[in-house]
Amino acid sequence: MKRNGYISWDEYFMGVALLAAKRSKDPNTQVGACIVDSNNIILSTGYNGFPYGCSDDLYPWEREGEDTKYNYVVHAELNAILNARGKNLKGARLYVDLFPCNECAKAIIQSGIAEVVYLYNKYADSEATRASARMLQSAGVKLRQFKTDTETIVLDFKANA
Ligand SMILES: O=c1ccn([C@H]2C[C@H](O)[C@@H](COP(=O)(O)O)O2)c(=O)[nH]1
Ligand SMILES: [Zn+2]
Repeated sequence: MKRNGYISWDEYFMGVALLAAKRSKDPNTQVGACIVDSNNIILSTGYNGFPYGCSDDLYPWEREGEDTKYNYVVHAELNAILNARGKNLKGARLYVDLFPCNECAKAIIQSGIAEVVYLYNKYADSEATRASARMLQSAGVKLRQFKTDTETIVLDFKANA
């Protein structure tokens, strides 16, 4: 008999997105994304970080001031799309913990992604988020907030030792 307590596809892919976010060096908001095809095969992952060659220790992580992270950070969703290295993303689902901004929405739409599953929308009142939702809706990209009764998934490196 199969065991109980296994995670759903949605929990699995949002879990992968959250795990990817753990790689982010952003001190304020860590974002992770996971792109999946219609057969539930992972096509790509990404997190918010500086471009190749731009050192995490030399570029600014500040939110305010003369030079901020916003000038440099590649967003998690865009990184996931770029990390797919030209794979066909038509009809794919994108799992992301933060609701995508307007720039990511443009890339999501143009890459053919059909559905965005997001965890939270902490900048719901911002212009960027409103523009994003508007574009995604116009382009027919399905938007769904992730829901689960499971609060945590524990990763135990010694589980089978
Ligand atoms: O669509 C998005 C929007 C934002 N991000 C990244 C960009 C930044 O690294 C953080 C946001 O930082 P705050 O300090 O919360 O303003 O999130 C992203 O990856 N995708
Ligand atoms: Zn973005």
